[in-house]
Amino acid sequence: MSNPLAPFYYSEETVRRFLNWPLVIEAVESALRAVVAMSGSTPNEPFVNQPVRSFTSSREPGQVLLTMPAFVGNYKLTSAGSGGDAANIPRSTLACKLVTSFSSNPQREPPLPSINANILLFSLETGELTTIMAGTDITTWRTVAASLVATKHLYFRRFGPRAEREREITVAIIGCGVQGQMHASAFCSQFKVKQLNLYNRTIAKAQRLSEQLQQTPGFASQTKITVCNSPGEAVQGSDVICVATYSKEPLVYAADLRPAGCVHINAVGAGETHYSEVADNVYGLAQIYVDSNANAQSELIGLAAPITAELGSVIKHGTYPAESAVTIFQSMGMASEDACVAQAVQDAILSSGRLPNV
Ligand SMILES: NC(=O)C1=CN([C@@H]2O[C@H](COP(=O)(O)OP(=O)(O)OC[C@H]3O[C@@H](n4cnc5c(N)ncnc54)[C@H](OP(=O)(O)O)[C@@H]3O)[C@@H](O)[C@H]2O)C=CC1
Ligand SMILES: O=C([O-])C1=[NH+]CCC1
Repeated sequence: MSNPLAPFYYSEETVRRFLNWPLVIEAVESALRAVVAMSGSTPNEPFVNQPVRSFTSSREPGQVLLTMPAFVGNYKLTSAGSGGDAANIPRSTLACKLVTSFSSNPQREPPLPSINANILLFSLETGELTTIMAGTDITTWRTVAASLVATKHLYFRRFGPRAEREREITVAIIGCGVQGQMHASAFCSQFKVKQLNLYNRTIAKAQRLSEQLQQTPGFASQTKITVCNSPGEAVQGSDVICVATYSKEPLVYAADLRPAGCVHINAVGAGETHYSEVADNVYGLAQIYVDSNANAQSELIGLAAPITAELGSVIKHGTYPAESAVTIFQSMGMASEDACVAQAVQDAILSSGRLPNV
């Protein structure tokens, strides 16, 4: 029978209380693995039906609405207590994220985030809309989680199974907006970052981030932070580079990368195209990994070099790059990531006994 109170609504404030790295990373890794198998490949294996998302332009350039539907079947969430089910029972989720990207929002008074999202969850029995979940923070967390997972499998695992816990790295953050800020704090909390290079077009924002990080309780005291005057300065000597801006011009050039290679780049931002932040000469020498081949076919038209593989296939098969490789994780963002994280958050909320609509 239909629930007369549906759809339930979970606000950004409620969602925020239940977001944590083990929950989000597990859900994102589930989505990345599941997307490798499309519908019907192997019975009982996780799989994803994820039609290409739509982009609807609004009045001005830089204003766009994306509709992102996904069905994720037979996947497991195991983080007992933090979301997911401890019994490890396969589950399925039908969801659609509606997200706007209005790049001039931070210049408004008062400033607003560029990205604003809501995630809709549907009943698998009746197709009814059961839940509307604020999805702005989920979008930030799941995108950062995808970069963390990519860095673990495409960079650290070149050096052995425990390298992500043992190896010290220098990280460059290019763009200190919402994405850049969370990339900076998450990389420092999840990996051993000895040097953090911050660059932002408006330098005051990079300086503010540096101060905030140093004042954060528990911030890794072994991390030295440098605010850089150019993207090239931030990139030089870095092992891992995260670039998340709206720039239509390249910010990361081959001449600035370490000559010996052994570099990993998380290319997160989306200006006019998803690959505008990294120069063609970097794509030309790199191995390029994507979250979804199907999305890449429609969104990475004109990319300067061929795609090596989906990240999920590297996770599944352990086909790690060579130590000296330059790798790029071209992160577009997937509806299936949003679906799995929203499901895990809803599970965590419900198992906490918290009532919806409050
Ligand atoms: N791959 C994915 O899954 C996702 C990707 N994104 C993308 O990530 C990017 C960042 O998003 P978010 O952090 O939320 O946005 P914010 O608006 O919070 O930050 C934007 C950043 O880009 C910088 N920037 C804008 N234009 C330029 C330019 N021409 N040259 C250099 N820097 C520039 C801004 O610098 P300044 O402070 O000087 O203005 C700011 O640091 C966007 O492209 C967004 O679409 C977002 C969500 C998911
Ligand atoms: O996946 C996503 O949510 C987005 N990718 C680019 C803008 C928003």
